[in-house]
Amino acid sequence: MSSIMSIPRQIPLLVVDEKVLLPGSSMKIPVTNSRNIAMIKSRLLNQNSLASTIIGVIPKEPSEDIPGNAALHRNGTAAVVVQVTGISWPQPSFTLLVTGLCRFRLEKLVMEVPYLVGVVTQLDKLVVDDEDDDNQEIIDLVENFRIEASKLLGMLDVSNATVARLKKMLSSLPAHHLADLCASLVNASFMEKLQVLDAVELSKRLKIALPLLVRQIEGLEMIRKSPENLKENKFSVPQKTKVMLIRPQRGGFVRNGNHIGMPTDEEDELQELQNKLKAAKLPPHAHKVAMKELQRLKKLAPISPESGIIRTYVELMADLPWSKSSLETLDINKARQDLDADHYAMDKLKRRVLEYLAVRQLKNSLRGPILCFVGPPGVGKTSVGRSIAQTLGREFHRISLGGSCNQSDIRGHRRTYIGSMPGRIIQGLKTVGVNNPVILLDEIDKLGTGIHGDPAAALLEVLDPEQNCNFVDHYLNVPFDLSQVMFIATANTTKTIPPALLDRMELIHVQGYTQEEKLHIASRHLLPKQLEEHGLTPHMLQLPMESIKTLIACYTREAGVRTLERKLGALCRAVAVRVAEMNVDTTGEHNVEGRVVTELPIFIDEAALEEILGTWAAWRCSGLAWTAVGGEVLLVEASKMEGDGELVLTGHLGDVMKESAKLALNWVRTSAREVFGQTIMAFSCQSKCSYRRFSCTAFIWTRAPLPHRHSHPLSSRVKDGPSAGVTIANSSDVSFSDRPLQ
Ligand SMILES: Nc1ncnc2c1ncn2[C@@H]1O[C@H](COP(=O)(O)OP(=O)(O)OP(=O)(O)O)[C@@H](O)[C@H]1O
Repeated sequence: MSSIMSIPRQIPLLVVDEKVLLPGSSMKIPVTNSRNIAMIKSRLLNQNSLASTIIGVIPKEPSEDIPGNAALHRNGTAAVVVQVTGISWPQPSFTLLVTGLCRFRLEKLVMEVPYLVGVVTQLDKLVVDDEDDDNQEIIDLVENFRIEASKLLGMLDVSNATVARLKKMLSSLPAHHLADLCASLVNASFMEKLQVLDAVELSKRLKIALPLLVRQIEGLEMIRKSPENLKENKFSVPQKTKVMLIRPQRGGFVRNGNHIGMPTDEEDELQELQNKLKAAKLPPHAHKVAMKELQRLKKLAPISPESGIIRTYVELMADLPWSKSSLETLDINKARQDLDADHYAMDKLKRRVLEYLAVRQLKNSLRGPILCFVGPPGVGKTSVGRSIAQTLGREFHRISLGGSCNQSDIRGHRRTYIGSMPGRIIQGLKTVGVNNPVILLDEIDKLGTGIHGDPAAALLEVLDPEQNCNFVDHYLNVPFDLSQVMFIATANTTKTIPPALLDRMELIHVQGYTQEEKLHIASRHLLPKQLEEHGLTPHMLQLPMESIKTLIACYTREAGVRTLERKLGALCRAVAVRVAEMNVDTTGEHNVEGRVVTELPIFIDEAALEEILGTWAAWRCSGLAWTAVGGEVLLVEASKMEGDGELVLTGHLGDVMKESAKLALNWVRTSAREVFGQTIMAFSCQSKCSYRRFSCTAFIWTRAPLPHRHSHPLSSRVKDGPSAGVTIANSSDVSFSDRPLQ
């Protein structure tokens, strides 16, 4: 019966290095390459379930110097993905278990980014017909092949699921699959397997695979006959005919009741895993579970899907810092000095942190409140958290909760899920490798809720000192003691934090900085930091106080200092280019020929500021806008443009704002002739809000070239308020009269 089943014409491609998947065989493929990961995420993983997609597994050509697409081998194997295991955070890394279906030839690539998709021609049938009985040569070849295959299978360990299955099916297996399956079982080089893959014709494939089979049998026989030689390492085989046991009986061959021969890689790994578990000093309840899983793993065939899941679990258990802590050095005087050295101002916050640490020093217990720093962006909340960890000599780990709307982000997935992984707390502990780090829960106010549970509810348990000594991550499924972890949270506003969570934390408000404070922060902290990051020294760049003042007043509008730091970075980059052109040595005083460089240091005066950062618009008018973090300066800017006499307001404007815009237009129109001597016929407005740069506009158009304004405070939020009208009117006035506003 001939098969009408076929694979799709276009399939996503998984590019593999040094591996060849043959039809009918299964293989575990570790994936770390970004294109392959993109393919897995978009084609295979969908809402925690495995989408049934046929993928093409295509090996890379061995010659690495061939660039681009030419590096792909011309033939590959279409495969179904049986299982995906792995983690997607902090670094995405997956392992696919795939089963080969049939050969294909890659005709062309139709997509390369974010992952490869190719047009392919199927070379094998998916359901193979009965063997071609007419051709005597093939009949003989197949006969011979079956005899050798049965000899080989007789020598292998039947507890291996693939071997046992193959043994059972050997007589009924179609010849097409027989050659591929046996070739995938024996130890062959990458090039040899590529040859099998390229052998589309059955007779050719059998002729290539048979010698590999025979070689494997001979190798195994040699090991059997001379175990002593092997034991004493006298047995050596040339590289080309090197034999590796394909999982003979576990622990080597049994002779006279003694285990002899080489342990397989698999056994080495399991032994290593067991030693690792021992060294991790798990508490008794966790040790019991881990050992039980390890025993199950030992019984499973390495290629079975369950084996991958259990192995990842046991490895995580062995990697977690159950009893490993960093040595805490708590000296309140040193803590004060460190906090002062790292951060200017923030007196209230520093005082409270020191009080907290002092209690820790006296009581040696972490059962205090969880500190939550609340304030506008860029005021140093996160960096204070890092300083606390540094001063305590603890590891620091930051978990960004912004946008997290799934309970499993905190608590992990149950292991029954495909692609399940532990929650971010457990992953964080694995990353830092100690059980007493400082964990910063960043942007706790941006937690969301979705259909997969409330992450805030999961955090309640984490942050409760009474409960977190028995924190159960769904993936781990055994309690982990979080009581030594020091949790600190940060938020921009308390309004969106659920009351129960708010109740667990002590809020410390961090206000925005004054101009004077920003001046000190810029000169003492931010500039030295940026100079160092850009490989510059004060001998190369000098930024006078006056320039810093201008930078703060004219180029930044924010409560914190993040934009200020960015602007300083921009200045450093511009100077770095000039310095690099001068070929100076590291001191910045001489160039590479030893000549004194007189052009340095480069002084950044106001003119240089303007040259590097651009002109700051003197015709911008400021209004005030309300935001969740206490308010924002609303910049309205005007420019002249053509119009058609119609008033158009766009964006999410409230009624009062619309009315203000209309009034502003009317005012400009009525006063135009008397103030500017001409009739105003076009008008539009634009504003920029430094807190969040969203494009939301209010346009007002009329007929002639006239001031044009544009306003965009927070998009998707209704913007309202009468003061905007004054700002709009002022701004158009400024633009039209070309007089800067004071
Ligand atoms: N008082 C200060 N002294 C020295 N540097 C500061 C001070 N405040 C902020 N900074 C610096 O400003 C930068 C931004 O700070 P950080 O990332 O900690 O802000 P944040 O308050 O956590 O912001 P967000 O709410 O957006 O996360 C950091 O480089 C930090 O070192």
